[in-house]
Amino acid sequence: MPFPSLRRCRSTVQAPVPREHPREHPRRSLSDWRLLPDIPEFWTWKTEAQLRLSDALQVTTSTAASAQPRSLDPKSRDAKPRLLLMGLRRSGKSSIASVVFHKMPPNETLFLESTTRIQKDSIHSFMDFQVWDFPGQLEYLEPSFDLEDIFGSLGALVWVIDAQDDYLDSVARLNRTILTVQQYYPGINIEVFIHKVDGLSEEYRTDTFQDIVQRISDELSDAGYENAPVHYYLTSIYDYSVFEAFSKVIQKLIPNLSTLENLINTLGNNCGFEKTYLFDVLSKIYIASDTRPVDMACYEMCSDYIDVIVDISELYSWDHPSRRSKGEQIQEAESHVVLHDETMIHLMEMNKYLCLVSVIRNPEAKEKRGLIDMNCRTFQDALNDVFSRSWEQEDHASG
Ligand SMILES: Nc1nc2c(ncn2[C@@H]2O[C@H](COP(=O)(O)OP(=O)(O)OP(=O)(O)O)[C@@H](O)[C@H]2O)c(=O)[nH]1
Repeated sequence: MPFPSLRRCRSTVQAPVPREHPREHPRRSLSDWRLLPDIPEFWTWKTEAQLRLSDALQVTTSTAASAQPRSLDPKSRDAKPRLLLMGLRRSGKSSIASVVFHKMPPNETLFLESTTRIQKDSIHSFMDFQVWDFPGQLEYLEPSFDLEDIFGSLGALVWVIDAQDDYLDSVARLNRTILTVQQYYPGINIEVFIHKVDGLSEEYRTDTFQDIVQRISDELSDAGYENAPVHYYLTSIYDYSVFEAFSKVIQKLIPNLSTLENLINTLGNNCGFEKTYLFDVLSKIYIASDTRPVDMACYEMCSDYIDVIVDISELYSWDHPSRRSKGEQIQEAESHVVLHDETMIHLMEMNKYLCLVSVIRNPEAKEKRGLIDMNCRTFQDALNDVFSRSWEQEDHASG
């Protein structure tokens, strides 16, 4: 399924939206608005960003065999980072993959059949990666399975535990898996989704979370594996928690994440953005954001706004055969909406896969749209440089 592009859509929507935001935020004064320097500092810094990217790639290449996930080797075309979705039967693995990567409405997952073979899904986006959905009953630790085949290009192992069910078996199996796999792949990222928490009360949710964390860490340390790199998330397909959790998982696979965060911080500080997310348009996973704390309500609002713009652009944008562009035109989608409390959401498409969505809580932002757009374009150039796949260009040139 192709990624929807927001191309040729430009909209300026001004509508009252009946969503109250829970927090009050300090407003920035006009003097705080600054233009990102076109030259020379920003571009010097951009060059640094490129350098840091290539450094990161070199580091991951040279240490691929040791602590780093081997999948990040950019030279190997087949070694796309692999996310393994594992867990017991009916824990919700296929539902997560379908909702996050195939936009399946959560209710339709009720009709998903049990997986009988490993489902391999290649995701082509800002970064190519694979999602492998394992059948719950598969005994992959048996000698008949080649561990290298399964865990060789591992980006992360996502273990899904059904929190509405008895989870002791699942915890025991996870521990067995960790202890086996970490002998060969010590740097492995283990991400535990304590899933289906929508059916649990707030109190029971916290108790379940603590109990699972305790059991896993106790068993692992009893087996002599201290400080295992295991991360826990409370998830459900019925809200945004699973997208948030996947965002965190994917972000760990991006070697140049700190560069992206620095760029977004600089942009946000210069434009008075309260929060900025760099989203993958199709999955609505955010691959980076500024380093201010994540506010779920803000994240949901930005994520919903992408849906609105994608829907509008799919409905109304098309390639008109006889239309000629007059001179240079900006091809990417841009849009903003001002809400009833003067909060502005600003969206700008960055490239085929990514869009930048920012929240600005300043009534003067409307007057500064030109400046904001210009700064976002400067950021876009820097971003596309960071993501320009120099190793592919080299291959292309030499081939
Ligand atoms: N309440 C609730 N139900 C969920 C959630 N995620 C998945 N389910 C349900 O759990 C059931 C099993 O989901 P699947 O995705 O098929 O589970 P699986 O782990 O892929 O199962 P196997 O293929 O047998 O290994 C389905 O009926 C889903 O609708 C969730 O977040 N909350």
